[in-house]
Amino acid sequence: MSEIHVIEQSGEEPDGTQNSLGSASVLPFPAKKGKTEPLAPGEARPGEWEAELPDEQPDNDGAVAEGDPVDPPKHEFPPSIAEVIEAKDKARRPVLPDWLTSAQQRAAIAKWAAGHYGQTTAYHLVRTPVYSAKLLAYAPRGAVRWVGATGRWVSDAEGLPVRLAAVRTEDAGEYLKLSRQRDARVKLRSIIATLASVIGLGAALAMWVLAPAWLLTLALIALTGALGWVGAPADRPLIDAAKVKFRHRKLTSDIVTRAFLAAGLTKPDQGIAFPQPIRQDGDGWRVVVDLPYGKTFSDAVKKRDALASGIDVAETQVFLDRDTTSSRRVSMWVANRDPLAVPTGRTPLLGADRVDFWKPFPWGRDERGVEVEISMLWLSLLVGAVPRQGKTFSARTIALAAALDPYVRLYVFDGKASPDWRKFSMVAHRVGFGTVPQGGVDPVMHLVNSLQELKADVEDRYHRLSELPLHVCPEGKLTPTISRDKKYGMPLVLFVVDEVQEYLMHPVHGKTILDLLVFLARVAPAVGVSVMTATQKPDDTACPSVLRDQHQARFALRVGAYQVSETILGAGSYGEGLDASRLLKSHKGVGLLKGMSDDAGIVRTYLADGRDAETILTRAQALRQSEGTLSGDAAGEAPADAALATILDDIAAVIGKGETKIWSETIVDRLADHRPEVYGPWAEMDPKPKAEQLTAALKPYGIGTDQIGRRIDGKTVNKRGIERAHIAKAITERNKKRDAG
Ligand SMILES: Nc1ncnc2c1ncn2[C@@H]1O[C@H](COP(=O)(O)OP(=O)(O)OP(=O)(O)O)[C@@H](O)[C@H]1O
Repeated sequence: MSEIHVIEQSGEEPDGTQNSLGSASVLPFPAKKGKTEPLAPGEARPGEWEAELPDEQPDNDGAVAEGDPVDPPKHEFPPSIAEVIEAKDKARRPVLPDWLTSAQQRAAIAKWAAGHYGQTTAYHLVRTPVYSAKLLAYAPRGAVRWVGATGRWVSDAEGLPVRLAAVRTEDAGEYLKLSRQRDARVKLRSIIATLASVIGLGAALAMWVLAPAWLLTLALIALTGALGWVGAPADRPLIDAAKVKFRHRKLTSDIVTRAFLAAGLTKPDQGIAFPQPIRQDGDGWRVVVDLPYGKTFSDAVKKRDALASGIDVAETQVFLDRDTTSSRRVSMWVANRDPLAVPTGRTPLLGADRVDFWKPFPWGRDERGVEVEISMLWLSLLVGAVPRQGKTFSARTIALAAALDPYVRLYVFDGKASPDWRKFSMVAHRVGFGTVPQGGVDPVMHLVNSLQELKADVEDRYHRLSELPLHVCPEGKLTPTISRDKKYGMPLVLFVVDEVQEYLMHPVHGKTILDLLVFLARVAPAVGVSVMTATQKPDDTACPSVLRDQHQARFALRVGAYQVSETILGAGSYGEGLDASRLLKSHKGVGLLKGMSDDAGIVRTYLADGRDAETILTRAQALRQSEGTLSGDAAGEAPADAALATILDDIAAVIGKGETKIWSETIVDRLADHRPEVYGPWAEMDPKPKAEQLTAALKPYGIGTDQIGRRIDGKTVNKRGIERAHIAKAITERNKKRDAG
């Protein structure tokens, strides 16, 4: 235990205070300036005390002198068995290299080999005519060379220099021996050459007369090829080297150290440590580095460009991952080529008969080609990017997966009315395109109604789930069984709003839509209703932070600046190494995913183009028809009556007991008090649009302009006022319709 005790303030140094690290004594606080009265022994002034650490004081002899080692002794306690085992476990190297044991690595290598050798073969195949022409041109010279070489062989030309040397030294004995050997050799070789010529000529004649044309052609090609090969000049190779060299580089510790030095992350006298050997990882290299003390992963993230330059690769080839064991440890993957520009291919959904939306489904691949599976359960997702980067396509692949689960209810609204989402009307419970009314349907009003419908449903789900018997709903949460049982009416829901800013900036309904979306994104995921919004304008005006912040998961494709990336991915994402502004234009469908799981990272989404989407949606529609789950707009059912009806019910609720007629202005104001989240914005409108708003909302119920008492700017437009009787009649009719439906 530490002990604090009072010491006497005296003019002398307390014992052991000089370099007294051993006793860890703390000097008394300096006394106040001015004259100090001497103290009686045992007395102390307030605040003048000394803390001693630790309890057990080594005697003064044990005090640490300058230069003494201060590290604790290395093996003070024997390590436990568990520690030894853990250390050994960490140090053990795998028996087989990664690429042999991991199917993904094997696939990456096989892919590389197929690509490399395929390309080399294609390169030479394309150049076959050039090679043929060269062989033909060199063939005559080849023939001459061949005849000459044969002549030299028969005449034993290789022995000539030795014989000439014997002549020069006038060694008669040696010369005679060599001459005899030469005569015997020439005789034998002449016989062989004559025989070979006779047989060769005979075979050639027989072939000329008897062989089929193809065999003759083949033989001629082979002969010309062989002669051409022999006749080719030695300094100019007949076959070009395939000039398709990939810039593969072996990453060595020297290169890595150079890069970290160049990036200013270490100094020559500090260096960096390599806690693990550099190894090949997929189509690249994995290197783990310990920075000098005091440098952090965030420092390395800021220097990514410089690191890439130090390794001499493009910045898109360098990926930094945080290592949870130490903030100075950086795990770096250096790709052999820009992996984000390599398309991932078509979505596997094309080959899927159906999807279980309760389970993760494949959405794309990461930078190393490892498949990324995502789940939309219990969360909302925000997708953001500049136009034409794949925002819609990536969001649509998720909606397509949902479509292939017949028990998922889809709501699809697209603020831009692009063709991308149109085919979802085959399966979606509610759909709306753009903001302009068409065919008697106002998509904005339809969105508001759908949101209100869903809001009521979500509130209801909370009640119903808590009331379900324990054996059905043991944890008070939605389960796959409950969600698929039609009697509970609580299917999983995916609410998609693409180009959400178009709706949020709507002059009349923008605020209502915002409030409802905020509610759903915040509250609904817990009862199986997920919201997915996509926008090209994630700024505060177009897509306020009050909505953005409700999304637990974020996906940012390429954006213009790191600030925008932070806006989409959330504050602090840049410091974690997530910066979507670094993505290139060529990185279509590639984005940074955060919040879907504990890990954040890159996803190269699978591609589903318009035709693929139609194929999948046709299958999804058939699936829903056979399961009897096609509903709402897709089934041709009337629009969200229940939600529209709330206006009738709400008006009925705000008409006082004794009132029979009431001005529209008054109604709107009362409605705003009654349900501010829905009617608040109406009340803030100018008198004219305020009156029009109510008129438009009541029109579907057969309540015409002449039945609505309007007073605009104090001037009465219609004297009758809105009548309780009209509202009551409309409600009766609505109920009749609903019961019949
Ligand atoms: N995963 C992908 N793989 C390859 N190409 C893709 C991928 N996703 C999208 N693209 C390409 O990018 C183009 C733009 O995609 P998309 O329409 O989704 O962009 P957007 O960001 O929604 O654009 P806008 O805001 O203009 O609607 C597509 O036409 C497609 O060719």
